[in-house]
Amino acid sequence: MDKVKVGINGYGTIGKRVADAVHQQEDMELIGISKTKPNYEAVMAQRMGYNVYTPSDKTSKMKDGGIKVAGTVEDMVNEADVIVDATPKGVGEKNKELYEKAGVKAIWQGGEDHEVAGFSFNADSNYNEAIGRDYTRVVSCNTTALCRLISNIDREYGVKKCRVTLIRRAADPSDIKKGPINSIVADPVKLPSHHGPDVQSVIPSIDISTMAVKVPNTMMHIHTVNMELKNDCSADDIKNLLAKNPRMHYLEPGITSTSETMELARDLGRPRNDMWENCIWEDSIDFYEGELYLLQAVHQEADVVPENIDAIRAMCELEKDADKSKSKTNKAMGIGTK
Ligand SMILES: NC(=O)C1=CN([C@@H]2O[C@H](COP(=O)(O)OP(=O)(O)OC[C@H]3O[C@@H](n4cnc5c(N)ncnc54)[C@H](O)[C@@H]3O)[C@@H](O)[C@H]2O)C=CC1
Ligand SMILES: O=C(OP(=O)(O)O)[C@H](O)COP(=O)(O)O
Repeated sequence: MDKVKVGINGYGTIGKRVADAVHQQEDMELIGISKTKPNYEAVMAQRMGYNVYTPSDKTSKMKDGGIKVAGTVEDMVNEADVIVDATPKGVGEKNKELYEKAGVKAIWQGGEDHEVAGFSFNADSNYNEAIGRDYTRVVSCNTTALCRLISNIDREYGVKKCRVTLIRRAADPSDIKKGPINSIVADPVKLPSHHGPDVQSVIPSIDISTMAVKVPNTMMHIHTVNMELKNDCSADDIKNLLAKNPRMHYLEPGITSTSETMELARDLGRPRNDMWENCIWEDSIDFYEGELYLLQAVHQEADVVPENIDAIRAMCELEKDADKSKSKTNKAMGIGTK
């Protein structure tokens, strides 16, 4: 079978990671990435050997900045079978017309509304529903981690109700524009945060409420999760269940923080210190008055990356079996190898 041609529109935090992951897959060909500025990321893409495309009005600026331009974003879109749009929140929506005109499949990220694609995706939750689709949205990093966790537990024991509090990192490590720098911000103030409805956009049957605050930190989000289950089980049953999924990682002994988790990623020699898995404190898994409790950390820059790869495989009908797609993605990226 011919490799599926993938273009990445928007080469920032998410785009550069998805580009590398696509490049690692045997059944996909990275035809190029788009950059709007001739900055260090454009230089690095070029050094990686990736074709660099740019919006037509930026061509001279890119060339003046020493970047060899492969063509315009329109050229990339016309050449691709599927575009992964990883432009900033709100920009992706504006690109839809371009993709429609070119008749190319497209994947948006969690910053866009569900309606942009009309279908929201998580590989553990609804892979089969993505098969053959033209448009898909990979839900946000927090929602991805919640969908993984909830789907796995729901399939085995039935989830009656979830209550989740999210402590959200305010900005990414490379982000010099966002705050807060000396505050904890209720974001949003009102119930629910977007994460609960976003989980329901992937798993409509789940009863879930979420509240979230942003903290002055760039290293990972933390979720305090509380669930009522339909069927009886023990903390050990949940521990054994989650241990079977390579996209769940029990944190090593002595780790009590996100900073130590990022240090672990460095010790593991992960590319860009990426932790693609839900990072769960095994000892936090417990029952109180019949309800399940646990704590997990989410590496915001990383966990959606394998989901984008599985979404490509489903949409392009490269693999009809969800487990086989996830295994291929995990193996190529080194997920679950510790
Ligand atoms: N950073 C994170 O923690 C996560 C982000 N997301 C979502 O992923 C999407 C992308 O976010 P990030 O990667 O963080 O953004 P980013 O700001 O790091 O990267 C976006 C890139 O797109 C470029 N760009 C801007 N306008 C463009 C245009 N018209 N055409 C082509 N490229 C353009 C920017 O120059 C930048 O390189 C958003 O929807 C966000 O909500 C999802 C999960 C986690
Ligand atoms: O998708 C994310 O978080 P979210 O699930 O809280 O929306 C990413 O961390 C990006 O969030 P940002 O829009 O605060 O940079």
